[in-house]
Amino acid sequence: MKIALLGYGKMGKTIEKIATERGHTIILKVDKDDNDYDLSEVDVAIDFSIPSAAVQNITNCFNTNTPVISGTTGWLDQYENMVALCNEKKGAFIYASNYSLGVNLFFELNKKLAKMMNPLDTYGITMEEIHHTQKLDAPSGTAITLAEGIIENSNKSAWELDNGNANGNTIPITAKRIENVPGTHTVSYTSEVDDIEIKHTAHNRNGFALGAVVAAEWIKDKTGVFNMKDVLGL
Ligand SMILES: NC(=O)C1=CN([C@@H]2O[C@H](COP(=O)(O)OP(=O)(O)OC[C@H]3O[C@@H](n4cnc5c(N)ncnc54)[C@H](OP(=O)(O)O)[C@@H]3O)[C@@H](O)[C@H]2O)C=CC1
Ligand SMILES: O=C(O)C1=N[C@H](C(=O)O)C[C@H](O)C1
Repeated sequence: MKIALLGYGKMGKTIEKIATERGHTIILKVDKDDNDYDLSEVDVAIDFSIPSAAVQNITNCFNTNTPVISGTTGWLDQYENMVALCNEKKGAFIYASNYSLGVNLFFELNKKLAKMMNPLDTYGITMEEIHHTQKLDAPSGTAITLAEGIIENSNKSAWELDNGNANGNTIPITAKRIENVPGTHTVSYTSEVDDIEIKHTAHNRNGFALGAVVAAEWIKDKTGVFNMKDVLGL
């Protein structure tokens, strides 16, 4: 498969290594604010860029009929517009806040636990995400997906970045930035008598990158808007 990497930072470089090991060829690398790139020979584009560039990169893919996988976080207020554009252009698109198999299993576990905990009003809920210090967005896209999974399955109405004033209806998310941490997410339920915690710790970026390449292989000849549950059959 001929792949374009839209974003060639930490993730772009890890994806290059894994895609090459799986027999694919990287024929285009874009790493700056330059829209004048040629996607005509590309089978699938993989966007891991920056929040302010993702929408333009994805739009360029739809306009050239190039299937696109996006892992960039921090632009999700535009997601529905991208879905509409993909459908209008009959494109192929996957966005996931986290492409690793482990986190996608964790998403499902989180939803099941939220459903079980919902009637138990003796427990309060908090979330924590920890990432490296170069991360541009907070909370992480993964933390937002986890919070949305809880909201769908409980009487919580929203999430908020923890400012110490959360009321009982919202999920407070603490975002910590520590040198070299690839991504750690914890969901905690706390009562007077005990705590229940579920936690995912990424040891490196290989799981994210492998998931993105598997998603690219999966979407190559498809049309439509999909997610990682479709790819993984969860
Ligand atoms: N969904 C998932 O599984 C995962 C998602 N992510 C997300 O992926 C994104 C990238 O992460 P990461 O690789 O660690 O970040 P990096 O900062 O290492 O890489 C981003 C790269 O994009 C470049 N860039 C800037 N403008 C553009 C543009 N217009 N088009 C293409 N590239 C551009 C940046 O260049 P410059 O530095 O010069 O600005 C930088 O090299 C983040 O949003 C992160 O949250 C990360 C890991 C997993
Ligand atoms: O910026 C990162 O590094 C990561 N970003 C994603 C997110 O915002 O959830 C996924 C992963 O946690 C690493």
